[in-house]
Amino acid sequence: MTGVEAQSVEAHLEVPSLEVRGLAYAYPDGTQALYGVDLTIGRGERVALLGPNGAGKTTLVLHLNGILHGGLGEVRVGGLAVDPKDKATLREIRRRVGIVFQDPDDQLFMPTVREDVAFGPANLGVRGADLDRRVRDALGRVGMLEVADRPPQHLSFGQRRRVAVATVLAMEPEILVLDEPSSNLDPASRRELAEILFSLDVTVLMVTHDLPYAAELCPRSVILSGGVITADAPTFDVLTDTGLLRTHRLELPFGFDPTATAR
Ligand SMILES: Nc1ncnc2c1ncn2[C@@H]1O[C@H](COP(=O)(O)OP(=O)(O)OP(=O)(O)O)[C@@H](O)[C@H]1O
Repeated sequence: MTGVEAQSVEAHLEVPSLEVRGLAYAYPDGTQALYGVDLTIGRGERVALLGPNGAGKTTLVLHLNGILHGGLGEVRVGGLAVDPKDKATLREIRRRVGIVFQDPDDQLFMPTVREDVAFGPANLGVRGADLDRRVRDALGRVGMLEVADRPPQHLSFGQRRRVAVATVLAMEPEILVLDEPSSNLDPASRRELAEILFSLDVTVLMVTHDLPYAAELCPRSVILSGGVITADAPTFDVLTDTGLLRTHRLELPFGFDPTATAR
C-alpha cells in the first residue's frame, strides 16, 4: 500500500457513521419537534437514544434516511449528506441506514422469511450466490436460519422481530437503528435479542425506554428531551445521575442496579 492509499484508508476510517449538525424541524402543523440537534456517532459505537414521550426521538430517526426533511441543519451517514433531491444518494443512504421499526409487521410482507430478507438486497441488484450468501448470513446472525422457508406471519412476535433485524442486516448497513427493540418481548426473547445485538459488528443507535437494555448494550447514552440533546455521556454516568433521570422522566425499574449491569 502506498503512503497516499494508507492515508485515504485512514481518512475513511475516521469518517463517523453518523453526523447530525444543527438539525431543527417543525411538522407541517407548526409543531416544533427538534430545535438544533448535534450528534456524532463513530464507527462501531453502540449508542442508546433515551428521552420521554414526545421528546423528538422518532422525528430524529426519520431524518437519518431522509423520510423527514425540509428543516434546518445537516445529516451525514458515513460522510454522505442526506439530500432528498438527490435520488441516487438517497437510495445509498437508505441502504446505509437500516431502521428496525418497533412493529416487525411493518417490514415483513413476503410469503417466506427468505424472500423478506432477500427483498432489500435484490432491489439493489444483488443476485445469485451473493444474494444467497447475504440471506444466509443475515438469518444466521439472528439465529433464524431454520425458519427461512416459513411464512413470517406463522412466527412468534420475538422471531418476527429477529427476522426484521435480518432484513436490515442483509443490506449491510453502515448503521443499525432500532426503535424500542425490547418492547413486547418476553424475558427470554428479550435476553436472546440482547445477545444477538451485542454480537453484531455494526454501529448501533437504539431508541429505548428500557434503561437496563441501554445499560447492557450501549456504552454511551444520549438523552433527547424537548427537541434538544440534554445529555451525552457514558451510560453508566447517565443511569447513576438520579437528578438527570428525574428531570427527563426516565425511571429505572425497581431493584435495578446500573453498577452491576454494564458489560
Ligand atoms: N406527524 C406529526 N405532526 C405533528 N406533530 C407531530 C407529528 N409526529 C410527531 N409530532 C410531534 O413532534 C414531537 C416529537 O414527537 P416524536 O414522535 O418524535 O417523539 P418521541 O420522542 O419519538 O416520542 P415517543 O417516546 O412517545 O415515541 C411531539 O410533540 C409530537 O406530538
